Amino acid sequence: MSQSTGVDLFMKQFKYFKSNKPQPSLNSVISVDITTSEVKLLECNTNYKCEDNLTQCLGLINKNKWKTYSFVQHPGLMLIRNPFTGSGQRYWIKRCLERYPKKPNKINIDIEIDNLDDWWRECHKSMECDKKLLKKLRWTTLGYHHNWNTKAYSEENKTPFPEDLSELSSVVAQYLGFAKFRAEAAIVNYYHKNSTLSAHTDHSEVNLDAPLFSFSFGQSAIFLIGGREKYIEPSAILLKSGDIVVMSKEARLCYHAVPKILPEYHQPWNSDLSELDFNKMPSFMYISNPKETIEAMNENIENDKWSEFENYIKESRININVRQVLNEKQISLADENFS
Ligand SMILES: O=C(O)CCC(=O)C(=O)O
Ligand SMILES: [Fe+2]
Repeated sequence: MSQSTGVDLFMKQFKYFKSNKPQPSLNSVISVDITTSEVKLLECNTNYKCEDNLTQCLGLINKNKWKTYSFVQHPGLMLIRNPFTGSGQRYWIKRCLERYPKKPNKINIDIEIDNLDDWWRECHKSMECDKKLLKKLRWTTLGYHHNWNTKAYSEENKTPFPEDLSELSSVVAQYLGFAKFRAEAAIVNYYHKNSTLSAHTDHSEVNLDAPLFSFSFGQSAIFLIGGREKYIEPSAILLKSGDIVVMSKEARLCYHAVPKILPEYHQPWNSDLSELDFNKMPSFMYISNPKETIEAMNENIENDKWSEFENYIKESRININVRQVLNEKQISLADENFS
C-alpha cells in the first residue's frame, strides 16, 4: 500500500478512532476552536455582496460574522464554523427528515420496502414512534441520484434538486469565491451512535474542479481526511452541528471518512431562535416561493412542532453532501462536447 512500507495509514487511523474498547484518545483531533499551527483563520474578502435578509432567510447569521478556517496540511480544505442560527439549524434538520426523504427522492430503504413515499410520516403514524424504521434510514439522494453500485450518474436517474438547498449552497459557494457553483447532486447521510462511513473519494462527477460542500447537523463527528492515496496519514478534525466543510482544489479528491460519532452536550439548534419578520423579501436565485420558506423557518420556533425532530437529532447526526456534477457549460450528461 505505502510507497515504501506497504502500510495503509488511513485504515490504521480509521480503526483507531472507530474503536469503542478502548476508546480512542481525542488529543490529536483538530478542533478549529483551539488555535494551533495546523489551522489558520481565513480572511474571506471575496467581493460577494448579498443582502443580509437573504442569509437570514436561509437560517444563517450575518456573513461578516462567519469564521472560516483552512488547514496547513490540507490545501483546499476549509471549514466554516457553524454559521447557522438555531432556527436555521432546526429548519435544515427538519428538511432532511421530513421533506427530502419523500418521493421522488431516493432512500436506502427503497430496496427493502416498496412504495415508502413518506418515511417520516410512516415512522410517526401511531402515538409511539417506530424506532426500528426510524433507524433504518441511512441515506437520501437528491438531484442526480448517486448510484451506489455503478457509481455513475445518469440523466434517467435524476429528479429536481431542492430549491432551498441550491440557494444555501450557492450563497456559501459565492462567499468563498466559487461564483459559478451549481448544486446538482446531494447525498444526505444519517448517522447513529455507532455508525461510520469508510474511507472513500468522491470522483463520480464529470466536474472534479468544482468544490464539494458538506453541511453537518446534530451530534459531533470525527472526520478523517488524508491525501490522494491511502498510505498518506490522515488528519482527524472535529465536526460540530452547523459546520460546513468545503473540499476544493487539492482536497477535492482526497480520501476521507467518518470513523466515529461523538455525543454532544451543546445543542445549538435550541438557542438563537429568533423569528424572521420581513417587510422586504430578499431576491432569491432559486427559491420560487420565499414566503413559504420564511414561514417554514419560523414554524420551528414553536417547540411542540419541533419535539419529534428534537428526539431524533439529540441522538443522531445528519450530513448533507452537495456536489456539482456537470461542467460549467454542459447542459446534460449526454452533452457530447463533454463526454
Ligand atoms: O458525513 C460526512 O461528514 C461525510 C460524508 C461524505 O463523505 C459523503 O457523503 O461522501
Ligand atoms: Fe465523501
